[in-house]
Amino acid sequence: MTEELANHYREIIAGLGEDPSREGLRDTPKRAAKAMQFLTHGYSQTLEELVNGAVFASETDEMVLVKDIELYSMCEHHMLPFIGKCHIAYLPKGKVLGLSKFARIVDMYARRLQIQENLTRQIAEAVQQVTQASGVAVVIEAKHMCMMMRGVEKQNSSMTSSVMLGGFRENQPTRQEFLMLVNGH
Ligand SMILES: Nc1nc2c(ncn2[C@@H]2O[C@H](COP(=O)(O)OP(=O)(O)OP(=O)(O)O)[C@@H](O)[C@H]2O)c(=O)[nH]1
Ligand SMILES: [Zn+2]
Repeated sequence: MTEELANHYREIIAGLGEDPSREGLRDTPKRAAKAMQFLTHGYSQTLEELVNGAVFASETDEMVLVKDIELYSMCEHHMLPFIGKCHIAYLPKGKVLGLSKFARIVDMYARRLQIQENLTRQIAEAVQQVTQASGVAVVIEAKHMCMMMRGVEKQNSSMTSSVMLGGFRENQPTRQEFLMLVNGH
């Protein structure tokens, strides 16, 4: 598979008018293939193996917030990176999820070809599925290279997307508390 991808990269390099056999580019098709496979490795993961049973019984029903999870993804329109932060909150109902698993869930969906809105929803639904929480909220703030390096070339704009499920959707004070904690004031 890597070899096949590398052959395509060799053609892309030639298509760009470069010489794929020059010294500096000789190993580039293979490197690029491996890099792209890494950047999309979320396709080969499943929620179940990633969570690995790390769901623990707990009496708490207070909001839990995991903030500022780094996010690296690739936009499905241009295959260019979008980079930002993800915040996840949930209202536990009898069980809590291992802390690292939030970041692993983010990565599993981010390491695919994505648009930000779908990524946000997929993370929220995965947390809901795994925790059976009474509410889940996800906010992603990201900058898109396809808007910065090309296209409209806007360097300072960022996009914020959110998905609120259950208690965060139905209960305004809960939603407000979440947004206040995320915004830090
Ligand atoms: N909603 C949304 N749009 C995105 C995301 N990533 C990239 N896009 C947009 O997808 C759109 C694709 O538009 P097209 O007109 O088909 O492509 P294009 O000619 O390359 O567009 P420009 O970027 O405006 O030059 C652009 O407006 C991108 O900014 C994302 O995560 N969410
Ligand atoms: Zn794009």
